[in-house]
Amino acid sequence: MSLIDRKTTGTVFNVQKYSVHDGPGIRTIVFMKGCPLHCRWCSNPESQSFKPELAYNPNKCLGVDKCVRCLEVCTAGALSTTADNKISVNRELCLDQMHCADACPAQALNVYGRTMSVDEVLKRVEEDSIFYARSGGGLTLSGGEPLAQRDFALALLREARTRRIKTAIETCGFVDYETLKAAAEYLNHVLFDIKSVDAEKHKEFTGQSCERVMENLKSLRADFPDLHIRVRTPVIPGFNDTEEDMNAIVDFLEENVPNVEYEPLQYHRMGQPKYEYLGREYGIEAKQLDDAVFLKLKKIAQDRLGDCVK
Ligand SMILES: C[S@@+](CC[C@H](N)C(=O)[O-])C[C@H]1O[C@@H](n2cnc3c(N)ncnc32)[C@H](O)[C@@H]1O
Ligand code: SF4
Ligand code: SF4
Repeated sequence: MSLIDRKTTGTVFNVQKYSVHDGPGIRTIVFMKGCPLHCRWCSNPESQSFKPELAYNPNKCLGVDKCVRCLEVCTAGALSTTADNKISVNRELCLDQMHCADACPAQALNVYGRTMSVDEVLKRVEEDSIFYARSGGGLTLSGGEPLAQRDFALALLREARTRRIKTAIETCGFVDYETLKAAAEYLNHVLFDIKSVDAEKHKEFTGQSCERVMENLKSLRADFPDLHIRVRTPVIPGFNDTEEDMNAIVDFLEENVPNVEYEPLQYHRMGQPKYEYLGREYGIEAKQLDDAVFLKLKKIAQDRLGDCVK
């Protein structure tokens, strides 16, 4: 079993070390490609497609008066020059060969996503074992939706368990329950998003309804009463930033997963530049969420859920 696991491969777009936000202690986060949701505010737009993607950052480009290497290697005519000396990518013509990214001397062209084996990932994760032991940290699978690459995610978690590395996952909960249950056998911590309990709004802003997410959280709590679960809600302007939204989420938690840890997350736009690099538009107009609004909603949760709110 273990030998097969170690050779299993998947698509990863980042391995981030020394994180202290996504689970206890010092952690290494493995960001996996592919997501069944398309949240309009997603801070990781490069995670949503399952395939590797080409990104172009004009700020790093040397300019076509100095360098034309990418234009020379592109055989599909997907690259052209712009009036301001930069290049433009026509993604409809791109053949996904990514030769241009290999040729670019300035890393203005990059590929989000590469194939990695379980062995390769865990080798990187194990480099920091000493920090995990001291801090109570370990490996966190994130993305994208890590469980959307089912076999790879399960193999990573199983192999981490074999190597005595503590495991966590960040999940949107929109997965089939059997996969979530199989993963839970190898997990120490689950960070589980409840983005909204309003099915229509959830569908409008993420592309999918929330019923399955809510059912999965209930089943996970019932089947694994000792598993550490923290529910999180990103508070997004125009989507779930009213008292009514927060009260509806808290009603659901009180009724179905009493005493679960709960953390509202402040909206941020740190992912915005990556939308531009991918030639996509950011999906939320508001530049920020007022601190006062966020604190008011967090206080509603605290008044009702007490110390469970983190
Ligand atoms: C990028 S997601 C990946 C894991 C999983 N797909 C999910 O949604 O939970 C990790 C966390 O970032 C949060 N997040 C994503 N975009 C955000 C934004 N613009 N502002 C605040 N939190 C955000 C998500 O709600 C989630 O809790
Ligand atoms: S190869 Fe890189 S630096 Fe050169 S023109 Fe293309 S994107 Fe710009
Ligand atoms: S579920 Fe998570 S990764 Fe997927 S689009 Fe939403 S925030 Fe991004």
